[in-house]
Amino acid sequence: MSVGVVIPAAGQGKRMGSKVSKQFLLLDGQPILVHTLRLFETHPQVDEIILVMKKEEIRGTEEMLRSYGFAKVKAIVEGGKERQESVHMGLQHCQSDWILIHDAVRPFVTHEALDRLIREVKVTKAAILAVPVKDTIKQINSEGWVTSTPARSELISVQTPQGFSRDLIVQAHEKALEDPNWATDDSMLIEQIGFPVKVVEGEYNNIKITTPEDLVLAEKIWEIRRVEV
Ligand SMILES: Nc1ccn([C@@H]2O[C@H](COP(=O)(O)OP(=O)(O)OP(=O)(O)O)[C@@H](O)[C@H]2O)c(=O)n1
Ligand SMILES: C[C@](O)(CO)[C@H](O)COP(=O)(O)O
Repeated sequence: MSVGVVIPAAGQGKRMGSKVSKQFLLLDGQPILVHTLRLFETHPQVDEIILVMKKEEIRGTEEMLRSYGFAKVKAIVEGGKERQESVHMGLQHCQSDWILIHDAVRPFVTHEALDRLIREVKVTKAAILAVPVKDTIKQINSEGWVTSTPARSELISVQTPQGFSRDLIVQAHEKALEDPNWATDDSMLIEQIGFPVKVVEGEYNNIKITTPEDLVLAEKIWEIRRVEV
């Protein structure tokens, strides 16, 4: 049974505010996207990678990736305006039995975490990486007043990859097209069709590079990793 990875990389990077799309910003001298792809290229259980990009970035990315020789990147396809649309496009090109969906801008997930996730998804059909939240989380209303404080012991911070059986995630994405609200992660779509999602231990270092501070943090995480190896 094969494992494929869909990597949405078609975002605008508005919160990063850089001229260059944030997946092309450099981390230790190489584009963030290259670090992310290498994680999956070198994982023994991954068979194929589908990359989703903005139309105008596809040609340049193909040329860039040629020099890295990533043999598992089977297609680079055009994304949509929303992350959910980009993932949906990618899913149409991924034929694997098990599909992991991973943000292009999370370059630090480890092979150990991938092993845990793949093991669990093959049992449960829907599994996500997550870590317990460290802060107290409040719910607020549109006027900025606190409305409640959910118990922290019941809250997690969700990461990617998220893994699913192909049939299940395709069905969930198709169904979600009927809903006018965009989901901020893929497991939400699984919840919406009433299927249980299993949580697998993630890693605090598996950050999503979203704002300029995250880039500084990413360089630090990279340095620490280099010392540990
Ligand atoms: N229409 C979109 C929006 C997002 N993504 C991808 O989804 C991942 C997570 O999204 P996020 O970090 O929010 O990236 P952006 O949407 O680019 O950021 P912003 O919201 O600040 O514009 C990124 O790899 C991003 O490229 C995508 O493929 N297509
Ligand atoms: C999918 C995700 O990375 C899980 O944390 C996240 O929800 C994506 O968030 P975005 O900032 O809305 O793209």
